[in-house]
Amino acid sequence: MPLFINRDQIFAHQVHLLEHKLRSKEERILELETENAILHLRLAECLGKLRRDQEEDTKDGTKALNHHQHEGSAQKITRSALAKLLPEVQAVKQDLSEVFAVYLSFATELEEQSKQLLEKVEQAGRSLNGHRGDEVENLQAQVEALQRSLEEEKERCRAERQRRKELHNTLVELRGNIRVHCRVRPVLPFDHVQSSTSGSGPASSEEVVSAISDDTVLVNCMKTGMPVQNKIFEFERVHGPEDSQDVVFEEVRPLLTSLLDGYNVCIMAYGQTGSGKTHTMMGSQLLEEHSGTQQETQQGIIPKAAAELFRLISEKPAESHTVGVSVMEVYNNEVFDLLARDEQGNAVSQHRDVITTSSGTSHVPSLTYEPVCNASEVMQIISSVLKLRAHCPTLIHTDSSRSHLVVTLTISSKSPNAVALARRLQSAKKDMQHSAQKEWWSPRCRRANPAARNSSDELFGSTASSPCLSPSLSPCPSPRPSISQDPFMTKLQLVDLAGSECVAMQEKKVSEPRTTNVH
Ligand SMILES: Nc1ncnc2c1ncn2[C@@H]1O[C@H](COP(=O)(O)OP(=O)(O)OP(=O)(O)O)[C@@H](O)[C@H]1O
Repeated sequence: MPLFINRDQIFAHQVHLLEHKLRSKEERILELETENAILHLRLAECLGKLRRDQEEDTKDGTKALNHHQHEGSAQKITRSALAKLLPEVQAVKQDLSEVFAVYLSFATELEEQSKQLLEKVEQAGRSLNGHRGDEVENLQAQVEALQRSLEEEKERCRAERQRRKELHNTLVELRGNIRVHCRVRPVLPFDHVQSSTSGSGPASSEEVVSAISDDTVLVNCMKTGMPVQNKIFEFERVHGPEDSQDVVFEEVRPLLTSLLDGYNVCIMAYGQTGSGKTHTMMGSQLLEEHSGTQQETQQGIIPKAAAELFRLISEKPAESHTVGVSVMEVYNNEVFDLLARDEQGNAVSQHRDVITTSSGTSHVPSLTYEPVCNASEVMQIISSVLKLRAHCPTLIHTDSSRSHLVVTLTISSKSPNAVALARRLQSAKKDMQHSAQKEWWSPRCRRANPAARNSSDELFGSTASSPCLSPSLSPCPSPRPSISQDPFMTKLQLVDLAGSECVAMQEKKVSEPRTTNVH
């Protein structure tokens, strides 16, 4: 580009010089032509005078001769002047034609060069456009290839996600729709007190239950006058005293994914009074030994599950899921709605009827459901009604819960996916087959189960009471499908059962009224 500018400048300068030269020559030609015209005028004047003189000379012979002579001399002068001017005019004309020739050749050359330059510019432009075009085409091709691979990756990701879901749910099914875990809590100060007051059983410092592996517990059965007998029980998972609330929750967490895939889930804690059911389900506020007043909340499965549920929902499209919470209590085979309110709007525990359908499922139709948007709302609601729950001190545990607490989170989804529905149908089919065989428990569960069915069985489906010594976790059987239901609902039931021990044997005062329940 700078090369073109220099050449242009040179050409422009030369043209300017030639134009200047041309103009001065033209001016000179004009001068000479004016001079020539004046001379022609003079000549005409002289010739006129001569004519007049000749006429007079005819009248006067002498005069005519003189005049002729005079005329002759004037003509001579004019001719000689003209003869002088002629070469000059010719020279100027010659110069002018030369200048024109130069100008013409230069103009031709300039035109030629301009043409060439223009061609070059056009060529450069064309090649530049062609280059750009190639580049753009290449880029477009690359973008298209990237878009294609992105689509492929998305598709693969979708397929993988689907596969992961299916595998996850298959895994959950393979592990058993009913699973029993056992948690052995550490020995606590009140165990020593209880042991010394009862006077029977092992020494206070002795552990009677120990987790010998992650699926086996050993129970040291000692009775006065009887030989020591060790019994071994197997579970899907055994948590030792050192296992934290987080470790216990990690075993439960995958069930929440299944919940959003269309499965109903029920987690219940079963065990004797003081074994740690409420601690496992709700959590405890432990007073830290070294920090004086500072309290540390050890969240149990219910708050952690609520948080995980809302975390999973947050990954779904906005407003695709809504959650409602209900809290009910089962006490002496009666169902009470802990979220019910009296006319003044005060929380009261209200008796509710249980309806059992012809298909054998039971539900509580007029149970109060509160819509919730996050885990803290769930926990606020639960904590606000816990005081209504029946409590009564036992020999083992001063704050013993004497009723079953059932917290239900009902998830309503507006975007059921076909796979979830298919799985629900598949599971329902399995359920029907299972119920036809009247075989609800795996042999493993049955082997470990020493107890009779709990009165709450019908409310939670056929999960029955867990056989664990400590809280157990078991998802309820898969739901009965309802294809026409839109939006579809799944339920997470979190149950803290009352102590499984013989009440008459364990309660301080069997006839003592419930301490906090108002009904
Ligand atoms: N794993 C544990 N680690 C530490 N403390 C525990 C653990 N499990 C239970 N506890 C403590 O033991 C006490 C009794 O536990 P919890 O109230 O959970 O028993 P429970 O089985 O619900 O009894 P009940 O059936 O009588 O209501 C509580 O003070 C609780 O903090």
